[in-house]
Formats: sequence, structure tokens, C-alpha cells
Amino acid sequence: MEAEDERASESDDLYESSEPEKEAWQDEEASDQDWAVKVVGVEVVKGEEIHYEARWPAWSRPDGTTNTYHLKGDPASPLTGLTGDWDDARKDRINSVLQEFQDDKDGTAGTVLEIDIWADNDVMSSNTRYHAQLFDEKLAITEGRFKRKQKRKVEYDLGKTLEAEMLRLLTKEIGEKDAKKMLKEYIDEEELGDDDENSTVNGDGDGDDDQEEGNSRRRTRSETRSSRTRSTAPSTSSKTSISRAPSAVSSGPSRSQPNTLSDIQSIPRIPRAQGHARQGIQQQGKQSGKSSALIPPARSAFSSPPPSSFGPQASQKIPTAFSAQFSSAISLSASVESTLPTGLASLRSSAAASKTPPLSLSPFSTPDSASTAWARTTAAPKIISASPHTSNLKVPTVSPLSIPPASFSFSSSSMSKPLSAASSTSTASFSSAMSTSSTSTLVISASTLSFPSPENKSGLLDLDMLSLPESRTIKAQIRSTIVESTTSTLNYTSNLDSILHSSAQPESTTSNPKCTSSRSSARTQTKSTTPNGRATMTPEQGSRSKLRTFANLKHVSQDDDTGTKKKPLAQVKSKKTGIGKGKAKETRSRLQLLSLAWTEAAAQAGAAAVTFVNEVDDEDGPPGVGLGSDTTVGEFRYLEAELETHLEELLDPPDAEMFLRCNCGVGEEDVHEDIDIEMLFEGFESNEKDESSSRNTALEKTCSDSSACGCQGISELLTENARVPVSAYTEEGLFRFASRSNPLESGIEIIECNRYCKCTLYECRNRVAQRPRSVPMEVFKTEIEMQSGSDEDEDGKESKKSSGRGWGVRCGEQAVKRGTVLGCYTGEIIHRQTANELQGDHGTYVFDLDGRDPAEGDEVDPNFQIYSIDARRCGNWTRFLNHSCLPNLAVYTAVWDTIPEQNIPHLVFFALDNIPKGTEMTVDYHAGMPLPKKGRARKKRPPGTHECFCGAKRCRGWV
Ligand SMILES: C[S@@+](CC[C@H](N)C(=O)[O-])C[C@H]1O[C@@H](n2cnc3c(N)ncnc32)[C@H](O)[C@@H]1O
Repeated sequence: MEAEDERASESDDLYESSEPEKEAWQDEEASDQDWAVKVVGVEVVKGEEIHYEARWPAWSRPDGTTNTYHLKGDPASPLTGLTGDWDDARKDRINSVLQEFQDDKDGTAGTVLEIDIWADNDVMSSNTRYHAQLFDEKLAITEGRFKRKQKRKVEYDLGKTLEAEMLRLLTKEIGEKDAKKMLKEYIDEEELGDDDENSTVNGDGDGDDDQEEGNSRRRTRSETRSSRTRSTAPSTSSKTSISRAPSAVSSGPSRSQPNTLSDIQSIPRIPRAQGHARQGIQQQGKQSGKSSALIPPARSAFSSPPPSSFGPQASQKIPTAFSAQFSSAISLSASVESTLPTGLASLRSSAAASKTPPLSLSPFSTPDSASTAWARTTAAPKIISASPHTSNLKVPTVSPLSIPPASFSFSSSSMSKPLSAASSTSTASFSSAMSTSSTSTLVISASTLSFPSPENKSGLLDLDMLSLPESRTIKAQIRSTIVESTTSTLNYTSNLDSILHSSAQPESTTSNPKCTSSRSSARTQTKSTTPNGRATMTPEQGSRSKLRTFANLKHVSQDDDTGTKKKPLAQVKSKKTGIGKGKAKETRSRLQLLSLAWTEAAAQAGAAAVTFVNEVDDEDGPPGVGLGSDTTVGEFRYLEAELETHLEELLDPPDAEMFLRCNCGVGEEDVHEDIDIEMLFEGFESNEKDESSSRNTALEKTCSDSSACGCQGISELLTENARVPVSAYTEEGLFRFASRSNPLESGIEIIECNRYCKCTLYECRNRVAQRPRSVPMEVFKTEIEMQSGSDEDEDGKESKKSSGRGWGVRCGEQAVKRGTVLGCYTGEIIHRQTANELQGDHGTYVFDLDGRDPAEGDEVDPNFQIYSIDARRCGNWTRFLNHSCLPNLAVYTAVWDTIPEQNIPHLVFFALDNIPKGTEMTVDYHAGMPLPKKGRARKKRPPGTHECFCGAKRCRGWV
């Protein structure tokens, strides 16, 4: 009883109603006009008052909203006499829903009618709810819960598209005949042995009539993918047709709506955690079994979900007999569904515009008092999605935005001057590369194929499509073809030097007979043959190929034909420490090799250089971060932007229809058009365009209108004065700070548009963190300074200690503007439990994905998983970000290639300040923990932490 009372009073607080909008025009002349009006919804306030929602197509407020709300029975209501039809339609709809329920003999609903009850009716949560509902529905559909919505088998021949594009580009360079010949040779070779794989991937191809069969096909597909991921089985061929795009893509709320109430009601809900987040790089010495990743736990403002967006939901099973009690909920959903095909759009516009949002706009919400209970009904469905990024062969893209143009030049023996990608189109470099076919390079070719430059997109392959795992593989094959016919591996590596900002670059190495690859040697270097005779390049092989290039470089740099001595990249300062004089050649070489290897790997993802510098001592680079198995540099996998996982539950890539698409963007051909997501939500998108006639289509095109872009529904930053959905990014693509006075004030999780967005990656205003990094990074050895004794001195004596933070990262030659998005923390996704059990140094590079960690006391479904990212064995430059109590970077969570409910967002770093070039970049590992008012705290350090050497004006003293 007590609990009930408590809930009731809580609900009173929650559902304090606001006055319906008073419309000025009612008192003015305009009210005499004959206005067209349509009843489009109903709200029930505290289970008593019923307000009709009306839309006035010929009228709008200055902000574009058109809806008004009118109390039922109010004689002054302009809807008097107009609600009859609507009420009838609602009743019909309710009856049909109930009928559907009663007819449901297949046992999915059983004797229980499930009704979702939302715990609050804050309109700002609506998008999140829609999102969750849509996700659930899609999940249910994917699982074959609804027979009448059979999954349609969709195939598209990626290989063909690639072939066509290859042919087009090659034809331009070497003429149609040769181009065809070259491709044919390649394809013939690839086709050998394809059959078995095709049959595995595609099933028997006789449609999806039988659900069980569909399921088994899915299983087969997933098994195929899993094994590909784990054991790097040979990739699919260019002829493979794929059933649906398998990569996980962010789901943002869409303007699509679930089909029927019964669909909604019988869908299991993935439990969503609400709670305080801890986010930070784990500390050394962390104890096994501790639940917290940090000691003491820190709360990051960035990781805490916005209260409205991620508010608790309640979903309860209601016995049929009692369903009448919930008629208001049913009627809400049913009526909106039957009469409001574009309800969400209007919802958005009215919600965005109204400072006093109307109550309970969500068709899925009801202000019932019981709804405050944070209940979960069914067991969470197995997480179907996965990180799609399990391949270590990245799409080799070279972005003109991310590589300083001048630096990406490729010299070659047969060219009078270096090839240059200085022109902003990579096509240019491709042309040059191909026309000097004996010496041009692999990367140019591959990058050209995959990168659509902003100026010249026509005819180039769609980057989105190419980032599918299958296409990566296919691309790798193409890449190997090009290598065979045109590439000098040596040139490739030696020219990477020009990306580096070394004062001295290796001499041209093309004349070195030991290193110049002939066509046949390139073949053996870059192509492997599987037992069945297929020539493919798997991700791992791609990586080995890198290693070989690497070895060549090493060879060249140490044994140069010309006899010219190379200057070291790192100019060792020995003034301070005296260390480093007469440094061995290998030391310099390792730094250089690391620079080349990391830059090469970054460039393949289209990102700017990452170099290693030590101006402090003779350490030849951070331990264990070399690429490949070369003992000189250790083993490490560079992951510029993707995550890796070995977790079973994440190995199964989701089907495309798991993800939602916003409807921004017009006229662009969508390569995924044939994946008919709309089919699943037929009838709910039809009037979108009418609705938004007043909207600026140019804005729409690039997802700039955050109130209209479905994907941005929950990227709600809180402004200082009002809660309005605003885009997470400015027009310039900078992070939009919530508040000048306290930029970290609001918790956010950004939902970026995903690959199904109709804008391109570079056009889309809501795809910023996904773009390749444009700021070159320098991993450098931090200064070793002599300091006074620390607060930990037992005998209290002053002592001199050296302090260092190991290796850190700074922006090299490029200053960074406040709000610049710099990149994501990458590494291996592991279970939080595993992370917590890592001992000592092993936890040093672990970053918790804790944006949605359950709060203490939350009831958590046993299937609910939380994760961390471990950058010990793979990762990128962000693993070197040191801590500062007054940092210049911060981190937020963003989702675009997973579903938020998976709890695997990206951790995105952005600049909190303008950062001058050459400045170390730091984050606060304990964001949210109090700082001393000034100076350095001299309190005893918490156990498990160690002394902080951040040197900030205000410092906690421990890290
Ligand atoms: C994520 S790593 C950062 C990269 C690390 N410096 C390296 O050399 O690999 C985190 C570790 O760096 C060190 N560190 C980072 N910031 C520090 C600071 N302000 N004071 C002392 N040590 C710090 C600590 O050893 C910490 O466990």
C-alpha cells in the first residue's frame, strides 16, 4: 500500500499538467474565418480530462507548429461537433485491435495483453520512446514474430556494382579493352570456388515463406560471419550477393511508426539502464571483483543519460480481463495510429516549438499512476546486433579532408614529378596512378575507389556500401588485383614518409633493386591462395601485407643503396636528462617505423597521420604498439575508428532492418533502396513531405533540422534557457556546447545518422564523429621533471622525485578549434566483469562504456550486459591520452553503428578549448569528481590510485 501511495504521489508530481495552448487567433479577427481542422489525437490528463488534439492545415504558429488542444465537452471548443468521426474511428480501431488480439491463436500473445506504460509523459521523451518501440518492433519482426510481415529476401550484387565502377575508372585510364581484360582476369580467378560460400550466405534462395527456414538462414549467415570474424576465413567473392546489409547501424528514432497496437504490445522490451555513469580509463591496481571501473567511481557528465531521453519505462503485462482499465492507453495508441499517420512529425514540430509542451503526446504513453514503476516484463531478447567492425582490414579511404593534401604525394620512378592528391578529388590521383601503371601504388587506387570527394561524387563508389564487411573484403580483392598489375610496394611505403612531418625523409627508394617489386613479386607479396584455389585477401592477409611493406621500409631505411644516411625523425634532446646521446640507430628506426605503420593504418581509414616522437629520453617508443608481428615493434592492431570483439554475443551482425533511417535528404540514389524497411511500416511515412512543406529542403538535405531529422531525436542538448532538441553539432561540424557557463552540464548521448542516411558522410550535419580524423596526432614522450616530494612521503622529508606520465598525445602542427571532434576510443569490446577483473597494469587502457550503467538498486535483467573497451592489444592514438584535472578534451557517447540498447556507443573525444598546436591533449579520467578550489589537494590518495602529475592549477593530487 505504502509503495502504491508513494507511486501515486510521485505520479502526481510527474504528471502536473500544463494549460493547453491558448491561441491568440481565437480572440482575433482570424477566428471568424472558416478554418479547416482535423482531429488527430487525444490526450488523457490524469485519467480524467480528455483533450483532443487538432491540426489546422491552413494555419500555423510563427514557429511552424499547427496543433492545438481542446478540452472535451468544452462548449467553446472549436472542435465541438467535429469529434464524432474521429471517436468512431478510434472505437473501430480499438475493436479491431482487440479482435486481432483475440484472433491471435499462434500463442505469441497468449492470454495476456501487453500494454506498454511509460513512466512519464514528458513530451521530450517521446522520441526516445518511439525509438525504443521501433527497435523492439524491428527486433520482433526480425525474429519472425509476425508472420504477416515476412522478411523479404533482398539481394543486391555488390560485386557487380564494384565491377562496374572499377571498369568505369579503369576505362578512363587504360581504355575499355584493357580495363575489361584486367577485370575479367581478376573475376575469373575469383569465381573459382565461390559456389560453396554463396550457398552458405544466401541459403537456398527460395524465399522466406517458411519462418523456421528464415531463422535457420539467419543462423547460417551469422555462423558464416562469426567464423569469418574469428578465424578470418576467406572472404566472399566479388560475385557474392548478400542478403541485406549486415553491418550494425545506428538506430535513431524514425518517423516510421509501428504498424499496429498489437504489434507494439506484444514486443519484448530490452531493459534499458538508467543510472549514473562512470566513465574513465581504469586505474592501475584495480582490485578484482570491484564493480566500479574507477576507484573511486567517477561520474562523467557526458556519460549520464539525459533524464528525459533515457527515462525509465514501464512495461507491464495486463491480464485481458483488466484491459478495460487501460482503455485510455489503448485508445491513445489506437487512435493515433488510425488517424495520425504522420503523428510523429507533428509531434516533433509541436514539441520543438512549444515551450510548455503538451502532455502525453506519445501514442505510447499514458499518465497512469502505476506507470512510475520501473518494471521489465519479458527477458531481454538476445542482443542481435554486433559491432560490425571486426575486420582489421579497413576500407582504405584517403580523405582529402583528412590528409594534408600536399603531404599525400606519391613519387614514382616513371614520373617526372610526384603524384599528388593535392587536388581535392582523389580521382585525380587515381588517374595518375593508373597511367603510370608500373609504379603507381596500391593505396592510391584503393582510396580512389572508395572515396567520393565532395566535388566529384559522380560515378565513384558509395562509401557507405564499401564499408560493409563484405565489401571490405571484396575491396581487398580488388586491391590485390591492382597490386598485381600496378603496384610497387616499395613506393607505397617510402612515400608514406611524406605524410610524416619528418625533417628528413628517406631518399627515393625506387631505384633499389632489392625493394622494387616486380609484378610477380607483388603478386606473391599481396595475394594468398586459399586451399580451394581462390585468391583472396582476408583482413589478416591485408595486415600481413602491411607488415611486408613495413619490412621493406626497414630494409631500405637501414641499407640504402644511395648510401645516404637518414636523419632521425626524433631529434633527441639530451640537455635535460643527458639520456639519449649516441642513441642507437634502431631506436630512431623504431619511432620512425611506428610512425609509418600507424600513419599507414590511419590513412587506410582516411584519417590523418599519427607519429611518434621522443624528445626526452632514449625510449624507442611505447612498448607493445607495433603493427604486425615484427619483434622490433611488438604486436598491436591499429584500429582508427572501429572496435573489435571476441564476444560471442556480439559476433552476429544485425540485419539492416534493425536500424532506422531518417527521412532527410532528397533525390539521392540509395544503394540500400532494395532493403525495404518502409515495407515494414507501410502507410506511416506517406504524408511526411506535406507536413514539412514549410521546411527548408536544403537544410533537410543534410539533416540540419534537428527537430525534423529522425536520427537526432535524442541528441537533445539542454540549452541554458529551454529544453529544445538542438543539433549536436554546429554548421561547422563542431560539437555544440550545451551551455557556455558549464559546457559539461548536460548528459548527452548523441545519435548520429547512420549509413542509411540519404546525405553522404561528408554532407550530413549529423555524421561528424564518423568522419575520418582530420587532425594529425603526435604520440610523444612526456617530460620527466624533477619535483619536490609528494604528499605520500612517509617521513615527511622533502625529496626529489621524477614525475612522468609516460607517453602522451599532442596535436602536432595543427591547432585545434574548440568543439572539434577528434576521434573515438577504440580497442576490444570486453565484458565489464572481465574489465573489472583485470589486474594491475592490465587495466590501464580500459575505458568503460558506462553511459547506461544501471544505478545502484536498479533491478537489472540478468541478460543485460555492460561493456568496456580495452586498448591493450589494439586501439589508436586515444590510448595515449593522459589525465589532467583540468583537461582540454572531453568525451561523449555517440551511436551510429550499433543500437543504443546494445550499450556499445562510441566514445568520442572533442576539444573543450581552442588548443594551440603542439599542446598535449588530456582528458579527466574522473570527470565529475570534485576538484580543490585551488592548488593541489593534499589529502591522502584513495586506495588504488597513484600520484597525479597533470600539473594543472587545480589538481586532485591522484589519478
Ligand atoms: C591510458 S594510459 C595513458 C598513456 C600512458 N601515459 C602511456 O604511456 O601509455 C593511462 C596511464 O597513464 C599514466 N597517467 C596518465 N595521466 C597521468 C597523470 N596525470 N599523472 C600520472 N600518471 C598519469 C598512468 O600510468 C595511467 O595509468
